[in-house]
Amino acid sequence: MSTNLTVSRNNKIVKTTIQLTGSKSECNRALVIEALSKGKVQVTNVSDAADAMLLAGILRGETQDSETLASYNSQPVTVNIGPAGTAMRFLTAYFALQNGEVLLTGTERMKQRPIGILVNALRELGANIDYAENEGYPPLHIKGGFEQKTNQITIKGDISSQYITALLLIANSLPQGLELHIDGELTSRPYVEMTLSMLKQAGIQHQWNDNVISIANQDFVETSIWVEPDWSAASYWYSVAALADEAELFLPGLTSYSLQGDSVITELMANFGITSQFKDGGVHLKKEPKPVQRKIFDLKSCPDLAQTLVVICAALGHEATFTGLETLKIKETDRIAALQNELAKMGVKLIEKGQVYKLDCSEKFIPEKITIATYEDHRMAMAFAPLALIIPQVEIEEAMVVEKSYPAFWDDFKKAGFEVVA
Ligand SMILES: O=C(O)C1=C[C@@H](OP(=O)(O)O)[C@@H](O)[C@H](O)C1
Ligand SMILES: C=C(OP(=O)(O)O)C(=O)O
Repeated sequence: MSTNLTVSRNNKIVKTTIQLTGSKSECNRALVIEALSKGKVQVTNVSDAADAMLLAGILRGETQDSETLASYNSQPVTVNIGPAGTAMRFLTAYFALQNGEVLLTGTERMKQRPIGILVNALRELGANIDYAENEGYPPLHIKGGFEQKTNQITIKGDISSQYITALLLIANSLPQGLELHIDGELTSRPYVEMTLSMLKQAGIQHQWNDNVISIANQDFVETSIWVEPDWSAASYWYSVAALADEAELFLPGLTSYSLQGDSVITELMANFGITSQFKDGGVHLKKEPKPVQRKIFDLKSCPDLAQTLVVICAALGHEATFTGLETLKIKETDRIAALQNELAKMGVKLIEKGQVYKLDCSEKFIPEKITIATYEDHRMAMAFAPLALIIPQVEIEEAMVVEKSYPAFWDDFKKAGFEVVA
């Protein structure tokens, strides 16, 4: 993981076709549904994202850990989920339901990403979960298999939607089902909608009235779930298009009726003159230069697009205001601090005023070379790499961090005509 890569490019005309890997989010859900369905549901087009591959290994019995898991009953087996936050949250609920004992752990950063809201909800249901180190954070000691005490749970909605998805994914397997009351505003709402849509594909019905989602105990049906290419990954190609002089890109497999909320990138980037045309079984991006008018972007429903969008605006000197960024501080890194540090290297400030963030480009400059730290965050690497269209040399530290969600990122960058050297 210690490779730095330097990205550069001579011309600013980008024309290529990029086949993106499967969505990390869709794949993570599909894998949990597959595991809970006991053979009824099968996942196709499994994502290459390292996080999804790791989860697949654990749930499908393809890793050593899982071989041990199959035979565990008396002593806890350690399951290390690395930096995969979504998988950490989903597995917490999953293992609470399975018989046997597990110590669920991850990277040092994972041990700083809060999970108490989910653990409390599972404990209320009857689950046996203890904190192995710090209260409220992984690693978790889970003694699986429990008698359900209640089917009514209230959970905070504004910290992470992943807690809610984790509970919804096991809801139909609970003997009494689940009635989930969401307290406060629901953040990252499209991810909860994605969960419910995918459960529906697998035969699981739900009701969602106001802030209450109910799922009765019911069986999965036989089906196959196809994972769509990753729209969050597509966002970096929208960024390339926005910073190029001319761009014509084709991303096969993406549809306008995606389950992924990040497909909103098509609307967001229309503001920057990037058109998205759905034909030939994918999306065609084209740049039609126009002045950017939109000044305010609310990203509460699509937090994973935040870095992409903030960096595009900084690169273009577009002094936009951003809201809905509250959850960024507990992701792979504190993404607000990471953005502030790295944008400062080109004189751009991201100023926090309560819940509103404003870009100040008044002292922006274009250096000959910029070196971007990535903070173990794949999205830092991928959001800053397109700067090579305006800065002669962009060095990305620890560049293989992209593997978390988009392992072919650098190969695709080369394919698109960027020079990428170690
Ligand atoms: O459920 C999911 O697949 C995800 C939900 C989002 O997290 P939050 O709900 O914590 O914002 C998102 O940032 C993450 O990358 C994937
Ligand atoms: C936040 C992310 O992932 P996770 O929470 O699954 O680590 C992400 O991919 O941007």
